Amino acid sequence: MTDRAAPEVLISQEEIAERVEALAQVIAPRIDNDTVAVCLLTGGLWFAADLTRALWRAGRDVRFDALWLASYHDERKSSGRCEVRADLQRPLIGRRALVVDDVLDTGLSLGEAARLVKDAGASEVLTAVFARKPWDKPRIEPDFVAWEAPARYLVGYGLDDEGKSRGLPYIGAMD
Ligand SMILES: O=P(O)(O)OC[C@H]1O[C@H](OP(=O)(O)OP(=O)(O)O)[C@H](O)[C@@H]1O
Ligand code: HPA
Repeated sequence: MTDRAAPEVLISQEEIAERVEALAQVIAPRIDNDTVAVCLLTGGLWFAADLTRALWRAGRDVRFDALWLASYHDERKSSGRCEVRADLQRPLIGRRALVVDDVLDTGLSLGEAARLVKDAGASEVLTAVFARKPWDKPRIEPDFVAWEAPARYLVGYGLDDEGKSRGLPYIGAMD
């Protein structure tokens, strides 16, 4: 097994936990217990798991669903296309949805997810990402952002390098 160089730590696990807790306090008044948290698979799992538990501590027991989208396919640049690998499971008609993802980069994935969720009948679509990369003209402005990330290739806390490193408890840069 070849060990790769450790990524440069950009945000520690302690700071991630603090930011998730703080974000849940901001989101809680904007949602109710009928809100469906829609986790974007695969990378959004780690943030969605932490955020839904922080929302519970903030007094919100949300429903949970997932939407599996893929656009990077082991590359470090977006393919420019977003493939739907698995659709929503739960009825969204008339319910508020909170789409949850690890990172907003070009905004293609979050924009596509918001459109799919709206088309599924959600009464309101809110979006939350842990990290937002800087773009002059993002395709979508998320409603909630935990951390403003630099324009670097990120790994950890759901973010992967060819499937690896999603389980790092911190976020680091690989470039
Ligand atoms: O704003 P964008 O440019 O669309 O990039 C963000 C998306 O890219 C990653 O997904 P990816 O397609 O790599 O699939 P993954 O969730 O399995 O990592 C990440 O999880 C976001 O969903
Ligand atoms: O910086 C990133 N790292 C991992 N996956 C990603 N998907 C979009 N941007 C990134």
